[in-house]
Amino acid sequence: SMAPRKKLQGLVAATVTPMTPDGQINLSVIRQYVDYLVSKQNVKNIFVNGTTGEGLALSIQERKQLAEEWVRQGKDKLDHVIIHVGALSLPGSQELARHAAAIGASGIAVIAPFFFKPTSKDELLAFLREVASEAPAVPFYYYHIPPLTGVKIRVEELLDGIKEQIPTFQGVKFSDTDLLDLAQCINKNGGEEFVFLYGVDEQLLSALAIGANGAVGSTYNYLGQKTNMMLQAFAQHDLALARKYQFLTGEFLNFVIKLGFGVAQTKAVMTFVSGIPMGPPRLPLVKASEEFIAKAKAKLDSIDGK
Ligand SMILES: CC(=O)N[C@@H]([C@@H](O)[C@H](O)[C@H](O)CO)[C@@H](O)CC(=O)C(=O)O
Repeated sequence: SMAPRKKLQGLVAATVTPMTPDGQINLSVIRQYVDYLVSKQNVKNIFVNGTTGEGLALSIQERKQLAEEWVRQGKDKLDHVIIHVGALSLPGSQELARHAAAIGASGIAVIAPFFFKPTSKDELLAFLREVASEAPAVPFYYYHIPPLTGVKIRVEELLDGIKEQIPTFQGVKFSDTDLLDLAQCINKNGGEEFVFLYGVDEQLLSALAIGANGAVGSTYNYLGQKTNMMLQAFAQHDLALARKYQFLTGEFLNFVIKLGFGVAQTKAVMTFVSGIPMGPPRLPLVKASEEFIAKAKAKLDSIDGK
């Protein structure tokens, strides 16, 4: 297994799921994808089958195959391979958690179930606990993404006493703009035990300022190098330089968000940046337009080298 030598920190790429033109998962390019992340973006951690990976649009079987291939190809090349195992059904999620443990994943993450939703901290915690306990030796992360799940239970509240319920609890992937909630989490639990990975790429610098340990996001697939420069500048207390990089990546994101930006568009951007064919997204998502691709490419070229 790839039991991590060090705590998760820095950048984590939320990988897209490569697909063939006819919409099957395409395992054959994952090796190349890993090499690209390490050599071109200097990103050595990945988050598999999450939002960007269309995890909730894949079958359980596909999710297992993908997890296996990412772990296999990441061996000796990546530091952390986190597998998202959240699902609408508890048994589905548990099955994925057991599988991730068996293949040697370095961590698992779970979103709140979002069809029947937990309405209180205790309900959410009970669900998470029942998944985490299926992988009792694997670090567990809660994946907080209220804009997509609609589950708005504050993380500050969730974390209160969580270690007693979930001994493997390791941290939070925080994909929300509520920086007060994040700050309170860090204020109460940061420093020593838990890690906080921020998930709104366009405002990562603000999260670093209040103590986030790193970030998980879609843009680290192709803006990893620039974002690493930002992290480095921040670590050296050069705020002006850190801002320069946040503004640069923000310039690109602000531009594409106005055009309509989601997983389909990320797959298209990754295809032209990496040269690896990521294929179309799966329905209900539809592939990015040629017009989007041309505009995004021109914009990215214009910030490149800056
Ligand atoms: C809603 C959404 O997809 N958010 C992304 C961000 O990386 C996002 O793409 C980026 O901030 C651009 O808006 C991540 O938080 C999601 C993520 O890490 C994942 O794929 O699991």
